[in-house]
Amino acid sequence: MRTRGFEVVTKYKDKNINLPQRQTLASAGYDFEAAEDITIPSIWCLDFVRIYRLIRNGHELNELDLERAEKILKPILVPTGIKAYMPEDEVLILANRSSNTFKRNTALPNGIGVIDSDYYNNKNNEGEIYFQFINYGVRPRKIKKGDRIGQGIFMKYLKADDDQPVSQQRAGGFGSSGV
Ligand SMILES: O=c1ccn([C@H]2C[C@H](O)[C@@H](COP(=O)(O)OP(=O)(O)OP(=O)(O)O)O2)c(=O)[nH]1
Ligand SMILES: [Mg+2]
Repeated sequence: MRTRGFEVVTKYKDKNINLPQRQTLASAGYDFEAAEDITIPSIWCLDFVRIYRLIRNGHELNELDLERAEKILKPILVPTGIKAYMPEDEVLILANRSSNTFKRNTALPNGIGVIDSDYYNNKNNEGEIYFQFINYGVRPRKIKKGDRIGQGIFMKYLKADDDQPVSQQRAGGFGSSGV
């Protein structure tokens, strides 16, 4: 019987994607690999330093600089080529690897990622899992396909009394349920 686990999404079939694995007998997290080579640029580009100085010196930013800063600070989505299935009352929590911050200045700006069970094969896509990263260090972070980028932990979640979901069905992720 299949209860919970991982599958490769169609786009990455035959692309040598490894399913997430735990490293040791008592590791809580399944380590995910990057599905592609990808570079996460440092936020500290010249434009950002200039904008940072403007803010520090008490200037109000014009719309163009606000947009530039927002673009620089937008997290990079790293594809995993993986989707996860699990019972409805479970969730897969994505967490950073401590070495990403300790050695490589790369954080998950969303703190943790929440992978809902209804993200798997939802009505708009297959439910590929992405890790969002921000590089607050000064070097570009070069990720190679197959590098272990983060981990996923399966957990049970609880429901409140008189719980009423707003909608029955999920249609995507990353803001699909509204603003
Ligand atoms: O780091 C993440 C976080 C989320 N997701 C996917 C799976 C999750 O089920 C879906 C929605 O995530 P969440 O509920 O955290 O985001 P939201 O902004 O509320 O989007 P939505 O309105 O689609 O629920 O996006 C990822 O692939 N990686
Ligand atoms: Mg949501």
